[in-house]
Amino acid sequence: MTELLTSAQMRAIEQTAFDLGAATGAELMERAGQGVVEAILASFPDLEHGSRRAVILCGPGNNGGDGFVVARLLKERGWTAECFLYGEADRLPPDARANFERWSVLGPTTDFNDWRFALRYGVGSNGAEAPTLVIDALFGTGLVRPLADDLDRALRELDAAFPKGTAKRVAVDAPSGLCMDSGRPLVPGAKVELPLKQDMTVSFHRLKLGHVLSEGPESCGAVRVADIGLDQAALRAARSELRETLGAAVTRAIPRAYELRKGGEDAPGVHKYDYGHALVVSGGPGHTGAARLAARGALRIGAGLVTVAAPGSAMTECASHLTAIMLARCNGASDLGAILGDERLNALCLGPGLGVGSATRDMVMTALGSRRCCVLDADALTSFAGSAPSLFAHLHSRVILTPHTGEFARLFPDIWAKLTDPATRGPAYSKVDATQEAAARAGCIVLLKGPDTVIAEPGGRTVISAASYDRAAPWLATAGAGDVLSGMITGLLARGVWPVTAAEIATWLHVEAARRFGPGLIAADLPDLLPAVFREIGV
Ligand SMILES: NC(=O)C1=CN([C@@H]2O[C@H](COP(=O)(O)OP(=O)(O)OC[C@H]3O[C@@H](n4cnc5c(N)ncnc54)[C@H](O)[C@@H]3O)[C@@H](O)[C@H]2O)[C@@H](O)CC1
Ligand SMILES: Nc1ncnc2c1ncn2[C@@H]1O[C@H](COP(=O)(O)OP(=O)(O)O)[C@@H](O)[C@H]1O
Ligand SMILES: [K+]
Repeated sequence: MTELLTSAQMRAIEQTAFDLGAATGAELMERAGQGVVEAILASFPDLEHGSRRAVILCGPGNNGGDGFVVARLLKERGWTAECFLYGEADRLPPDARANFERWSVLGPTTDFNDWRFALRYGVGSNGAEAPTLVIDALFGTGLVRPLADDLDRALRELDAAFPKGTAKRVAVDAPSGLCMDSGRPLVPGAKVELPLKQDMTVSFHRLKLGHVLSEGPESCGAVRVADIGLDQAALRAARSELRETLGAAVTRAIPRAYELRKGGEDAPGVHKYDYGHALVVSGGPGHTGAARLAARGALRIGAGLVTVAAPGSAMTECASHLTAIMLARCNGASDLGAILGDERLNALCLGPGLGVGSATRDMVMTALGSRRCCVLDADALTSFAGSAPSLFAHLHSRVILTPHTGEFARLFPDIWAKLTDPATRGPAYSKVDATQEAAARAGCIVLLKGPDTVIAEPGGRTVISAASYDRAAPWLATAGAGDVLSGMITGLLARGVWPVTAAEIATWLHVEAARRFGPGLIAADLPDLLPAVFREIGV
């Protein structure tokens, strides 16, 4: 249940169900409409005690068909419902058309042009007439181009006529105008906001990538997933093409408590060296805080030993702050090489507070030459701005790059440009596409940070750690939070966790720790929040 599907993957599941006779389009549409109504009543129970008036905006495809089902089901519950159709009824696809016909026996459907007239001069100006529920069933996973000007304008008029808070807004599958593969609004040119932001979006079967990436969360409001009776395991088992299609699906990060456990019945008498030895390389005096944050993250997540390697001039500063963490003198690449002569040092972290320039580049090359597991973050990345290929030539599969968007843009300027150019067609280039392309080019794991952190392995797994909806953690946007994350990943690498899994678990725990603390969080709090999270997830 952790897959985040593309529109094409969702269509493949649906098509397989049709081919195997496991469901008909009409059945799926009925269940989709039911799922929307159930989600509305469960999420907004007060609506049942209000005027119970709904406006349903239906589009020209199956998303519109779902809207007609919702209208009928609300009407059957005693609601007043009015549909507005963008498109021509006789050009609706068959299931949508059938539901339009069923609805037409029960209530009115107003044409889009009349709808705009009503918006301007009628509905909304009279309090008694105002709906308490507005359903957006215009476009779902079928959106491939920007909303036409007249529709965009009408939705903005609707937004003004019923400002958010006056009527609940619920989107069927997708907020119309949002590309469900990227979470980016499709726009004709310059970037603009979606005309209509929702209170809730009800997705079917699984969340789609667009619900969690980029502008998805703020456009969708809350998300609910309605079960429409598709048995994915059975469909996969029956069809090898579907297995292949879904084998490439992006998944959501999960904690995997068993990777975090120490000792236990099958491992009595374990030694600290059984959990590895992480090395974090520090900057000079006045710049050691970032490495110390990372080191503490590495130790708390369970590395057996952690050493900070700092220049001689910063030893006293480090020593006055560190207790369980060890210290080694490291005045540059040649010292680092000597330190790495100790084979027990099995995971390295370079970048936080290290400084930008040739000394950092040299140390990165030494670290990569040792073929250890390695996290490269912050200044270790910025030091290669303008000379990224010289870095890529030395990367290997046990390296994880952890850029924020600024660092990503410095290493992969062309990929960044594709991600930030206006999205004029669907499926739009997404943060998943960008991270996968970067990983393929770099030849190592890339973790692109943000509230929608994407982790991609070259030609392998892609995982999203989403800090949105009920897992929102805006407090993580605080200085040093990224340093702690790189340390946490390094700690798991030291413990021998498979690199992409280490990145996945660490990002999940990072968000969970921040959620536990809430407002007022500073980066230094994060490592000490881990024990409580561990207890809760049964480590
Ligand atoms: N895939 C499934 O298993 C199910 C899908 N259902 C619904 O079907 C939806 C997908 O339906 P469709 O594939 O018909 O697509 P949509 O209803 O999202 O879009 C309709 C059509 O509009 C056209 N279009 C795209 N962008 C446009 C634009 N900017 N302006 C004007 N026309 C545009 C396209 O030709 C598209 O096929 C889902 O989002 C969901 O709501 C549900 O009925 C239940 C099951
Ligand atoms: N709005 C947000 N919600 C959740 N997490 C966020 C948000 N903004 C940033 N983060 C996370 O916070 C961390 C910040 O890291 P980074 O930008 O490297 O900061 P620093 O260099 O100060 O440590 C990253 O893990 C990132 O994913
Ligand atoms: K919609």
